Amino acid sequence: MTSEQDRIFSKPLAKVADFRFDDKVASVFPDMISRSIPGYGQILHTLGEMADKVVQPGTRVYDLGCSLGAATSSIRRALADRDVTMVAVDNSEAMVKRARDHLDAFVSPIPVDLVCADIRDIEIENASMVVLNFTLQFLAPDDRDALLAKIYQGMVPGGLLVVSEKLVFSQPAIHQLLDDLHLDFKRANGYSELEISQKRNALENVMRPDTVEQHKARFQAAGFSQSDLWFQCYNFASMVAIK
Ligand SMILES: C[S@@+](CC[C@H](N)C(=O)[O-])C[C@H]1O[C@@H](n2cnc3c(N)ncnc32)[C@H](O)[C@@H]1O
Ligand SMILES: O=C(O)C(=O)C[C@]1(C(=O)O)C=C[C@@H](O)C=C1
Repeated sequence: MTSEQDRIFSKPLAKVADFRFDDKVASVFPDMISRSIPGYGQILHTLGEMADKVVQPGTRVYDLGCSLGAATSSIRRALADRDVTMVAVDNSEAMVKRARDHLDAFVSPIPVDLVCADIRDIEIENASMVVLNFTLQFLAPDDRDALLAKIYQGMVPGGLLVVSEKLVFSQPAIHQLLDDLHLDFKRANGYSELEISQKRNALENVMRPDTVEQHKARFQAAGFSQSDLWFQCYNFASMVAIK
């Protein structure tokens, strides 16, 4: 699928509105996310490799906050013709509309139930893998524990939860260093100072990242017996938790 270049924040805005996953964002999303998240491609690729190892026959795989379905596609490819069903959920109509085309572009016997809904409202059942790839950070902080508890309840023993997130750090000098390195990554990918600062303002009330410690405590409180980081680049990370 082709994607336009992300120039959403390139012109000075009189007032920067809160960031939304609307039609404008959906139309440039592959370009935006790959230029904004260090390791995004590596994480997508590894989701497929993980699925190959953990997905059990006769179960489901959930991709929560699927956007255009990039994680779903990577996992679906890796699973080839395994006896599994996939469920991909996003509450942005603009994303879901486009996700259908992205998913249809790859022929696979694995069915994908693509649902436009809030991940807080859906049922999770018989899951051997659940993915939250840069989604949890957009959920109201008070709703995060309940979502993780619901996911845990809907998973089969040995099931794998993968949570990828932007991170904050409790030690200020570490936070500053890793945040600066991320900003350099964005500059190196062609974003101007104006684009960087306007997007930062737009995300301020919408994206609220946690520390690794908060994530680990949440996994434990939800019931996961084991969890750890498997990837980190600057202030972006991906974690695994096993039921
Ligand atoms: C950064 S994007 C996720 C990227 C995607 N997982 C990928 O790997 O390409 C976050 C997505 O989460 C969705 N989202 C945020 N809150 C949600 C909610 N409460 N229910 C469903 N989807 C949600 C947004 O619409 C957006 O598409
Ligand atoms: O932190 C930033 O500067 C970002 O752009 C991060 C981030 C994310 O983590 O989801 C925010 C919105 C877009 O979905 C792509 C990347």
